[in-house]
Amino acid sequence: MVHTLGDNNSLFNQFIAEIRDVNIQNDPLRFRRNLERVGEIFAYEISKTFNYSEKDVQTPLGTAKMNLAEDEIVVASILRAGLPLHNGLLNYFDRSENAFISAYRKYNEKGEFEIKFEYISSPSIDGKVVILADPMLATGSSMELAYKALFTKGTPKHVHIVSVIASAEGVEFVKEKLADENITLWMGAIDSELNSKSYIVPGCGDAGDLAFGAKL
Ligand SMILES: O=P(O)(O)OC[C@H]1O[C@H](OP(=O)(O)OP(=O)(O)O)[C@H](O)[C@@H]1O
Ligand SMILES: O=c1cc[nH]c(=O)[nH]1
Ligand SMILES: [Mg+2]
Repeated sequence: MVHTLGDNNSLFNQFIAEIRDVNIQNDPLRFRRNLERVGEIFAYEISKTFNYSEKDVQTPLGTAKMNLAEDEIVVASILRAGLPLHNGLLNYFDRSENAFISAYRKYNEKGEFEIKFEYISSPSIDGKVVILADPMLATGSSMELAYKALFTKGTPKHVHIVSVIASAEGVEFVKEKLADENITLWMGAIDSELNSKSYIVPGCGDAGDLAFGAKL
């Protein structure tokens, strides 16, 4: 299933607009904070899919019966651009475990690239709800690679894939590659185009560079 949160009118789209806006995104602190805020909203929406059970909570004046989430959560993200989004998710899933995966575009002199995987740090994901986040889903190759890397760490109950801006092609790629998997896609916005360098158009540019600066 694919949920596109930006399809509904809400404050969420103000944050996405600022992430895209060339006159606002040049403030890296605001860019990171907007990714974090979007992560917080994704966390809230995804939490509606969890399993809940009734618990007694002692107040100073009595006992409140509260439905509280039971699932064990692992927040996983793809370095580097995934970090501010990861923080936003973690602001709400404050007791979750965490995983980090490095997958990046390695360009050659001709401007062609391949995805390099170098590192994964993850707890066991057996029986847990995994939230796998990366702000950009362009071709979908980084996400597929990260997903497969995570599965060396166990079999999760469910995987929620979160991206702030996706291309229609990237969404189709992930749906096709992970067709038999137990996944839900949570997208902020889905843009129609990928350019010749596999950047999303209109997109927002290079999310990792905007958050953390250009790399060599
Ligand atoms: O869907 P894909 O075609 O795989 O592209 C999306 C990936 O590209 C970007 O990472 P990048 O390689 O720029 O690394 P960075 O986060 O360090 O900037 C982005 O953050 C995704 O991880
Ligand atoms: O549009 C894109 C594609 C890949 N990575 C980005 O940061 N932006
Ligand atoms: Mg980048």
